[in-house]
Amino acid sequence: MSEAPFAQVTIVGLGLLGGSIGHAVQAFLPGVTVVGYDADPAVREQARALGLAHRIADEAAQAAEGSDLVVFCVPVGAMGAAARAIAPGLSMGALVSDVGSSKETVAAALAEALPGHHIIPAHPVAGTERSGPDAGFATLFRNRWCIITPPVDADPALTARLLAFWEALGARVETMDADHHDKVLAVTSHLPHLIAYTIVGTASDLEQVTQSEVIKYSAGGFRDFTRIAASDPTMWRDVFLSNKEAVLEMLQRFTEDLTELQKAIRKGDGEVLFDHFTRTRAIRRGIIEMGQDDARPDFGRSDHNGTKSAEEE
Ligand SMILES: NC(=O)c1ccc[n+]([C@@H]2O[C@H](COP(=O)([O-])OP(=O)(O)OC[C@H]3O[C@@H](n4cnc5c(N)ncnc54)[C@H](O)[C@@H]3O)[C@@H](O)[C@H]2O)c1
Ligand SMILES: O=C(O)C(=O)C[C@]1(C(=O)O)C=C[C@@H](O)C=C1
Repeated sequence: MSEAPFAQVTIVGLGLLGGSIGHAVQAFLPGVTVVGYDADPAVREQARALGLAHRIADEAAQAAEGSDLVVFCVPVGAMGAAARAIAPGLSMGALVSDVGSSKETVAAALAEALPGHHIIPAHPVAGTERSGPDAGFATLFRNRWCIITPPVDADPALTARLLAFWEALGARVETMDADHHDKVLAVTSHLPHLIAYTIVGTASDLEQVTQSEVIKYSAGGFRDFTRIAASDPTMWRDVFLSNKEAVLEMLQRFTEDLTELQKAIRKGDGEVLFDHFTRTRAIRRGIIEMGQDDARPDFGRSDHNGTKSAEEE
């Protein structure tokens, strides 16, 4: 598709994801108009100062007027309310999408709020532990997967346009059922966040280890956990509540596997431990071979807004 897939895009929620889409559309789809809206007036002010969109609306319904794509980038628990606020300005021909980290409950919330509209949910599997409008950058989606979950009655032409939109922002696109998405992401993203939140909390609660020791000796593995555990509390509260069944299923399996390793340590069974660690090392190597070792491809190497740093030139 050589022409831009949409003429005007509205982004609702101007934090990390919404801000990154705003930067990316301006950098990689230069003919497309970007309109932004956020429920928080302070975020709207910041978004204006950062140039996240060509225009930032102060009223939700005004933000959707004239747009042929509206992307909801709010916490998954706020999708329904955000969609209801936009509804009066939304044209029946516009495509409605989102970037929520869970898909079944978001699809249901959007369908309930916007009956009769074209809705095709999506999830760019790209992010960082940061949030807010100043966390966004244009290259967030480069070489990352974006999973599109079209409902069975979705218009294939609209699905193709959404796919072209994400490809233009640099993403690799895959389509799958919302239900399957939620199971896969429960194990690859949601459970790891739960584990990170747990271990950082456990370490800081230990009586034998002081807070200053936790900070001082966190150069290795623990430091990686603290990065993930710094992720936005609202976003992650909503993810766990919205993807409850799949997360609980994966948590059950994880607990069983952890018990096996616990047994091996207690029994001094080095073979079980060695075999397990050998298998997981191979998975890590596979991720790196696929060019997927860091969710932030250019982090620390450019200004992330589409222009290259001197080092990258
Ligand atoms: N952070 C990540 O790594 C990541 C990655 C992929 C997808 N996501 C998903 O993207 C979405 C946004 O996450 P984020 O990290 O950009 O969060 P964020 O906290 O950086 O931004 C969310 C913004 O939404 C606004 N908002 C909240 N309720 C609203 C409403 N009713 N109407 C309008 N604006 C509203 C907030 O004021 C805030 O500015 C979430 O659904 C999340 O699950 C996040
Ligand atoms: O890199 C990170 O910090 C992330 O947590 C990004 C991450 C992930 O788990 O991979 C987080 C939530 C998303 O919905 C997609 C991406």
